[in-house]
Amino acid sequence: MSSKHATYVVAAAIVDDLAHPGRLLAARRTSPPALAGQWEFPGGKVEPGESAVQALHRELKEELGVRVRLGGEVRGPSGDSWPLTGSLRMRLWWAVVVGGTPRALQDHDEVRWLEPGRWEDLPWVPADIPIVRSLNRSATSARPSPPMGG
Ligand SMILES: Nc1nc2c([nH]c(=O)n2[C@H]2C[C@H](O)[C@@H](COP(=O)(O)OP(=O)(O)OP(=O)(O)O)O2)c(=O)[nH]1
Repeated sequence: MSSKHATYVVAAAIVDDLAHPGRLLAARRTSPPALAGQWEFPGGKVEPGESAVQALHRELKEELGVRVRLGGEVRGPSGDSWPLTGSLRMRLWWAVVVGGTPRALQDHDEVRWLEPGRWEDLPWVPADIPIVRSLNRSATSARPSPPMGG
């Protein structure tokens, strides 16, 4: 579902493996002051004339210096997007890095790979908390089960 009045942010849940996500990349914001120091999915606002996917590739190149391959879109609770604050909504895609090494080049002061089972342990931007929880649940169910003991 899309809304005429919403401003769209596009972002990526960058993982090590699209089929069996283990590690997730989080980025720490430097601004505005209310969000500085909190962790988020790299991405940003769609600019006029850009498609959502074009905007996402541009933002990931600018912010992290990487090229990615996108996986599926992570659907929100009521359609294709997730509510942020105010009239902002976020569309999010699973992604893997296919070129470059993620570095905090712009808008962030640190990027960190989160180990499996530890994705919810950081202070995420508040609007991202239910999203991370949902991603964690779907990633956990996509991981191979450990062998039965005995
Ligand atoms: N990129 C990103 N933004 C998020 C997340 N969660 C969340 O609430 N936001 C909010 C923070 C900002 O208010 C807004 C994104 O704006 P931004 O400042 O990153 O966008 P931008 O790079 O295009 O910058 P600008 O045009 O506003 O200067 O969405 C998230 O996981 N990733």
